[in-house]
Amino acid sequence: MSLPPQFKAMEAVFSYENFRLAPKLAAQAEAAFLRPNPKLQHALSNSVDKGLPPISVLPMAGQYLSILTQLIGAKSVLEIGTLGGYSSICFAEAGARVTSVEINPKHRDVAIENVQGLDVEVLLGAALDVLPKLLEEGRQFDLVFIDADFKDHWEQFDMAVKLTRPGGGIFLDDVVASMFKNGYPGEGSESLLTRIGEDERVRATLMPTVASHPMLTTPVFNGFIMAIVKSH
Ligand SMILES: C[S@@+](CC[C@H](N)C(=O)[O-])C[C@H]1O[C@@H](n2cnc3c(N)ncnc32)[C@H](O)[C@@H]1O
Repeated sequence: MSLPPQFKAMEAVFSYENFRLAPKLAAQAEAAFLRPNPKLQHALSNSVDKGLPPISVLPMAGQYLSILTQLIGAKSVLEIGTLGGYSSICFAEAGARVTSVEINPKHRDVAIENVQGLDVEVLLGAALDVLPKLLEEGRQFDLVFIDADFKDHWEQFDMAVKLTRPGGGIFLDDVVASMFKNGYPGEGSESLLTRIGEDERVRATLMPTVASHPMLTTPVFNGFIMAIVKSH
């Protein structure tokens, strides 16, 4: 199909080839936007030293979470998936009290070392065991960040809705990656997108991302869902 002249000029702008440049662009943005942060740098190096996998949010994503926390004035954040506490630090340094849930005792221990001095509590256990207890206690959060295993995404999202105050937000990470885990789900089939789309308790959007991960040779097509809770 030939493009009209005004789109022709944009071909270079939207070329697929540009995706290959995502790692370079990400490096440029990191150099431009990020300031030295001793707490985050220590969390990363201590996590490597203690043998944790390098799967914390990327620095630019951490900065995004920090900005989001400040934008919505979140004073309480529930995080599912602590690892070494990198994203917990991003939320806490942005002014929120963080409750983070982690299934792996070793990760929990390293996280506790890394978040020292910040308002972060790390609860040990599987999310679907711990979250009902928080609900029983009547806990409510301004923001919930889901960043654990893919397989329970829907169940974790459902619990997150109940634990978020009306008007608060839910950030569900790695949605695109999880959808492609077993191949393209295909149009018309039930998926996390259709389930959340039919959920009258929330209004949601999918934000696709192209990022580069230092451990992977190709740019990563991923994306997150951001939802606002209307009611429970
Ligand atoms: C991607 S990492 C989290 C990264 C962290 N949010 C950060 O950016 O620094 C996922 C973590 O979730 C934990 N996890 C996996 N399944 C879980 C579950 N069902 N409940 C709680 N934590 C879980 C893993 O042990 C791992 O530490």
